Amino acid sequence: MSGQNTRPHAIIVMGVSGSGKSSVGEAMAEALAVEFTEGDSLHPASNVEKMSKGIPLTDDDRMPWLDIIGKTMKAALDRGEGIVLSCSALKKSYRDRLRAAVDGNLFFVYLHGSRELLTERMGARKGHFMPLSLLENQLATLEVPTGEPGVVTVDIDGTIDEIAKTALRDLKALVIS
Ligand SMILES: Nc1ncnc2c1ncn2[C@@H]1O[C@H](COP(=O)(O)OP(=O)(O)OP(=O)(O)O)[C@@H](O)[C@H]1O
Ligand SMILES: O=C(O)[C@H](O)[C@@H](O)[C@H](O)[C@H](O)CO
Repeated sequence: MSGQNTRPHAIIVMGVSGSGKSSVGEAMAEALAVEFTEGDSLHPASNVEKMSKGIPLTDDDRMPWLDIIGKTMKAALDRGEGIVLSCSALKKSYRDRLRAAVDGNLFFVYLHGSRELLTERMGARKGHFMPLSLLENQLATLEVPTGEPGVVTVDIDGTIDEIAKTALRDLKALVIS
């Protein structure tokens, strides 16, 4: 995954709100010395407004956002650069749309955690638009990606550095094997 002997890849750190996508994604990008893009920053303003009010997004709300994420990944790969992004990517149809945007050159790190730990982490977080009340909807919407090609699953019960290291180790094993 270093980009030295392999072609550059796009990596999406995915999971429900509060699972650590931004924290782990940043640590992974730093370790790989590639760009990190915060998927939340690519939402249309209307989506952020909805979530801030505690209204879950629909498929129609998410499609334009997924397409922006797809274009961002493709632009990096076209420049010959790897990229790490955070994106909830809750449904298989969303992941397939993202895969199609980069001709399949995409890996997912799925951050898995208990409802209790997610609640604790979201509850402790300050100054974020996403209310804790949307966690139940996020969990109900999630279609677990474990077993899909190019997916590694990492438990979030560890430090950010440990999770990032485990994710990178498991991704390397996928690329080599
Ligand atoms: N492994 C960890 N150990 C301790 N705290 C963590 C860990 N991972 C994330 N956190 C903290 O939990 C909160 C949620 O993490 P983060 O914002 O990275 O999640 P996220 O999945 O990007 O959330 P969202 O999708 O809602 O933006 C933050 O306050 C973060 O500092
Ligand atoms: O698909 C969704 O419902 C959204 O992407 C959310 O997951 C948020 O962007 C993110 O979790 C912010 O906290």
